Amino acid sequence: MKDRMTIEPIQNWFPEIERPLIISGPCSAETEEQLISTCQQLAATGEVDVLRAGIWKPRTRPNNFEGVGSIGLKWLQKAKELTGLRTAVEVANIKHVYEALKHGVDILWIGARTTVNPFSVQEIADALQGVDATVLVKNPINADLELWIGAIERIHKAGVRKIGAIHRGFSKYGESKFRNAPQWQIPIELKRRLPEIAMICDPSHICGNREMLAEISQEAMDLNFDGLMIESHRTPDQALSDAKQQVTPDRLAEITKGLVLRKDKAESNGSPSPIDLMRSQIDQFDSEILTLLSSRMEVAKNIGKYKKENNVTILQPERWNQILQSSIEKGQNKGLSEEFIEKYLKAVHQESINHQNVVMNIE
Ligand SMILES: O=C(O)C(=O)C[C@]1(C(=O)O)C=C[C@@H](O)C=C1
Repeated sequence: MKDRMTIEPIQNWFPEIERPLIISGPCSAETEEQLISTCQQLAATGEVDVLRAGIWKPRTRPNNFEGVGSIGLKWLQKAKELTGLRTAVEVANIKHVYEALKHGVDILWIGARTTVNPFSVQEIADALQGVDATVLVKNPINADLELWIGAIERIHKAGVRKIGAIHRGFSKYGESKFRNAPQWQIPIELKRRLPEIAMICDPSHICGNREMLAEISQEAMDLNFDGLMIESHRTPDQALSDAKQQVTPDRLAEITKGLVLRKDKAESNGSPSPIDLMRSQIDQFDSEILTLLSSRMEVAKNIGKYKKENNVTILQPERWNQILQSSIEKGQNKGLSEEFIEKYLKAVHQESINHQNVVMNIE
């Protein structure tokens, strides 16, 4: 019940725009000339619905280019007049909100580093009280769905109804092919909890490079995202921020034109369609798996009783490791990924420990 919000579906925001909503523009506004020419090139492709530009840039470390500030809003406003396209900027505090609204910005977005901080989100929400704004909330940098939903709730409580979420991936430690790991299960769960919310994917920040943008954009479309935010620059290699992940307007258009858009539901002509039959097979398998899991837990409880009588610890690292290793091997031979088997077995093992804990210490 906590999650119930009245959110305006994206189709009503800008009725003339077809799915997917494409937001593009430079990571940062650098000069008037750079911003306007990039925006004009984007408009000329006919592929872009909304122009974006970073005005205030929160960087990981100081002494990097931190954005041109409010002057950039004037340039963006000019780009809007010249192209007839809508505009979007990131806001991180009350001043940003007022300045952006003053300059006719159509969409405000809250960045990942701001979403993590409820004080900052609340400040933005307070500034938006009573304003008919359109706000997109990026996921927090850490993989915390509740924090993401909390930020959306704060904006909603201020009366904003045109709210969307931007998935830009999650920080991770160590080597990975992504700049920010997509962890798709998190936006999928967000959509399950807030079915009306517009979902925009930001492949630029997920990939951190140009090469994977098309693949991640397609993946987002196949997961039924409503739009994409992709950074572009007239000369990406010379960009003052995030050069590696920006593409030229022409490349942006190639990516968007190459997207395969699919229907959100399989059509049914009344009688059970092939997909209905396959879904009942899935239901049957899921029910058998649950029955097997429940039988496995009964055995674990009996082991728990035995351990209690013989004063043996619940955790048996050697046995556990043996189960894990042999199941990974067996599972891989059956076409299941190591990542999945590990996650699945760890959950089963924990459930088994919980049952044994009840048998040994509570019952
Ligand atoms: O083999 C045991 O001792 C069990 O209790 C079973 C089980 C399991 O569920 O697989 C549970 C806990 C142990 O750490 C190892 C394995």
